[in-house]
Amino acid sequence: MTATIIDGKAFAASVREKVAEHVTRLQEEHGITPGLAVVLVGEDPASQVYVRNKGKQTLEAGMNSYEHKLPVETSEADLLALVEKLNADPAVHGILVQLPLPDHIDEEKVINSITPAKDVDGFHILNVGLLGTGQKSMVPCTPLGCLMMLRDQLGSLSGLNAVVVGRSNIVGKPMAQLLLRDSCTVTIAHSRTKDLADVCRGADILVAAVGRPRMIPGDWVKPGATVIDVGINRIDAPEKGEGKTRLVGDVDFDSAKEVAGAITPVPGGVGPMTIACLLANTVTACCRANNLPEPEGLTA
Ligand SMILES: NC(=O)C1=CN([C@@H]2O[C@H](COP(=O)(O)OP(=O)(O)OC[C@H]3O[C@@H](n4cnc5c(N)ncnc54)[C@H](OP(=O)(O)O)[C@@H]3O)[C@@H](O)[C@H]2O)C=CC1
Ligand SMILES: Nc1nc(=O)c2c([nH]1)NC[C@@H]1CN(c3ccc(C(=O)N[C@@H](CCC(=O)O)C(=O)O)cc3)C=[N+]21
Repeated sequence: MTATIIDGKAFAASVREKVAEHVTRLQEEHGITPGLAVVLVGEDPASQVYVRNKGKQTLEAGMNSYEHKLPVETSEADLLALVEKLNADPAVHGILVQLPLPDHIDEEKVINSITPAKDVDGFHILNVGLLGTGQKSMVPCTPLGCLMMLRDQLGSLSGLNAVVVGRSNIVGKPMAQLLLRDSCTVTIAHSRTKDLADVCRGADILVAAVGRPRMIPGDWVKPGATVIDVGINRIDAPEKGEGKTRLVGDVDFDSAKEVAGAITPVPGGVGPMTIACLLANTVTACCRANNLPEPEGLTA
């Protein structure tokens, strides 16, 4: 059997279309334009690409985009001052500080200085706690995008065995919370997990968020399982020419697609959904800030 390839790129385009419709309605009926501020400290080339894509897609959806590119030597105090300014700016409904930050800056301190209602990444401790207790919160974009694809693929997730490989605060843990909320039986695996292959083989839903190129082979995948590959790993691609690189996931796509029921590719899977969900969260934050009904189909 060959798996259904989940087209994250097309799904993301449909989410962005819904976002754009809501934006038009907010403008026409209420004269409000949602605004997203993205802060990038330093010049990591991969981060610059994401920031550029986010800015472009924000504008395409009819929203305002405010980009703040700060030099790598920016002090923590200056970054905190910028966040305070954005917190107070009524034109800014969402704030994203691109991670990782340079070593001399305390990431937790910066994230927790963002007004929770504008924390479109959902990384603030208040949003983490709200999600963990099943209350309304901002939901992290990558897990939200994964959940949307899983629900679209499977309908109800209730009772399914879900294995999340990776326990980071930005992907693994919030992904597990969302799956638990949808009544999956959730296992969180990590670098100390014993018999990872066997753990993965029990998964009806397998989410890989590790950051190791193609570490999960097809024979770790339960036949018919739905596989969500969050990993974005750049590897050498001499076949494309000298010095060329390409992106691969944490799952060995070629072998896994022969076993899985459905699988996301890299690129073109989770990545585009992450950006689409960032735009969706910005619209949600804007509606909440203005006491307007939340957009349907764009929240978890
Ligand atoms: N598509 C998208 O939109 C996004 C993609 N990503 C990508 O997802 C991947 C994960 O990102 P992130 O969560 O930030 O990564 P982190 O490095 O923060 O976390 C990686 C996790 O993988 C676990 N791990 C490492 N090695 C192994 C192993 N051999 N076996 C089992 N588990 C292991 C670690 O375990 P331990 O805790 O024990 O160390 C850790 O929990 C990266 O490739 C990243 O680029 C990230 C964000 C968004
Ligand atoms: N505060 C914060 N929030 C984040 O959400 C965040 C972050 N920091 N730091 C970095 C990671 C990574 N991330 C990605 C988003 C989109 C793609 C994406 O669109 N990928 C394309 C490919 C892009 C390419 O070709 O380079 C794809 O998979 O098809 C990838 C990775 C968000 N992150």
